[in-house]
Amino acid sequence: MSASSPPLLAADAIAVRLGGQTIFDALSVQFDAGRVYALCGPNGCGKSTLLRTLAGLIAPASGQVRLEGQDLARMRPRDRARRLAMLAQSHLTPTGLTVRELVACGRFAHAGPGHRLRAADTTAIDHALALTGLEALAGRDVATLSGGQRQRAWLAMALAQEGTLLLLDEPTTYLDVHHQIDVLETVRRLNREHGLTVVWVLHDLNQAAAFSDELLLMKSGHLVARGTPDALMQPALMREVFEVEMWRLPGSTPPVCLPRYVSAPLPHDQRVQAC
Ligand SMILES: Nc1ncnc2c1ncn2[C@@H]1O[C@H](COP(=O)(O)OP(=O)(O)OP(=O)(O)O)[C@@H](O)[C@H]1O
Repeated sequence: MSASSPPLLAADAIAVRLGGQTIFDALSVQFDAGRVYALCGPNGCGKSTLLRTLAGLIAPASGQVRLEGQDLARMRPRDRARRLAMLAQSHLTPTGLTVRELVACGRFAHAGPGHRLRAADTTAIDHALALTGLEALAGRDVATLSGGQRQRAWLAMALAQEGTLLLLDEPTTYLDVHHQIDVLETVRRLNREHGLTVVWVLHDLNQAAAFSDELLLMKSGHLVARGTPDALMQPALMREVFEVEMWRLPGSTPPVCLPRYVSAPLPHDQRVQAC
């Protein structure tokens, strides 16, 4: 991407108020195409609210969100859904819907008249089920799935949408470590192989650092810092944002920060240097 290209997604001086509380005031942030961005920060700092505003689910009181340079608020839902898919943090569990039927809902922006599914829709649904390892569960009622299986079904629905931008709010919640890594690797692969742009909220800093191009650290409705994982995984920043003492594992790639209660067989002077 050239320096003069507009960002794929931008929030321009957005203010968001919820329940009489100001969550953001004049927050601006930009995301370029083809990169993976992790929003990180303490509980309640505004990560989900920012993601929902970027997806057009919350209308800012002032300011604007632009997708490919266009005002998101003025885009038709179908046009928006062809470009952007969002996996929310929590969902109402649908009853009487199979996994395959749920995933098919991701095709609403592509399907033909009367929402009839065409061959391309069936291919996209099959692909999304395969990517999330859900083929064997495709016929199961979503309401009967475990929390982790259900999370993967919602992710499959978002993937079936085949947008160029994926917004994921804590996609690894409820997943065991095997499925966490599966999801992180799958999304990273879609980014590398198909140029998918990703903005995800991740609580695990080490996973965020390992699977993202850039970290955006938030606190109390403000963007405190953004940059490469290597630049931002610093104990001083972790202290400022999370109010927790951490140390950085020397020489690790990707960078790893560990809470101070974890000790390691390192010479004391090396550990001090790492901080
Ligand atoms: N619908 C709402 N009405 C009123 N306040 C809300 C609403 N949704 C969120 N908030 C408030 O906005 C602030 C930011 O919430 P948000 O869910 O964006 O935080 P978060 O960083 O995603 O937190 P977490 O890590 O706990 O998921 C919080 O103070 C929250 O209580």
